Amino acid sequence: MAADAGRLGVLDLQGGVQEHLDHLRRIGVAAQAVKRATELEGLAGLIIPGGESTCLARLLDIFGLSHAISQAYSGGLKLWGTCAGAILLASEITDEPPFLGLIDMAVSRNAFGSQLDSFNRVVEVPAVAVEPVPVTFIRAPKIVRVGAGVRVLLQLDDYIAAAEDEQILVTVFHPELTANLAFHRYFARKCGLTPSDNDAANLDPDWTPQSWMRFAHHS
Ligand SMILES: NC(=O)CC[C@H](N)C(=O)O
Repeated sequence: MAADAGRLGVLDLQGGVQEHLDHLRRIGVAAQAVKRATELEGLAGLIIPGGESTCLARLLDIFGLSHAISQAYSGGLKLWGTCAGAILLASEITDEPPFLGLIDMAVSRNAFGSQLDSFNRVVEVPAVAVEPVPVTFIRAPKIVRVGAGVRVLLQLDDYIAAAEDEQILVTVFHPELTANLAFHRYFARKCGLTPSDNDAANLDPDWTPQSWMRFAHHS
């Protein structure tokens, strides 16, 4: 493996890029934004962020990254798809063709309703964290089926919200929009890295649940 194999990437085409980079910095993991295929070289893992999956799919094709990500995956790259990212990784999408199709699961897009039906919850995810974890759903999909090789990490009501196989983690919610670092640590470990465990030292003192809105336009 390359000398910088201890580095993670965050796909930087659209969506919640900076928030993932910020959380990786807080757990002491080297990370970079990825816009080009060449920037995948030497990465241990790549986060495909939330945003809008149709838009992301078009940009992935335009930037020549769809093929590059699939190739890097075949070469061992770990992947974590959050929300729209999870949609792109699914092998089956209700009423639409799949996109990257790298994990055996079916998703149903916008399954909770409109943007206004977005919500927060606090949940137990024993495989990932000892303490309950806050999770933020923004016009999220539901995972409605997983294949035999896929482990369910979080089942809620009538849907699966987080799952993984050997190489891929998927969450339909956004851990990067909460103050909790458990999922970022979990993915870093899945990639063979050793994240810092020190919450107090790594969370910005001025973080609030609204911090992720700092780029929003206020009129
Ligand atoms: N928060 C998100 O990533 C939303 C996903 C979006 N609704 C889609 O279908 O692509």
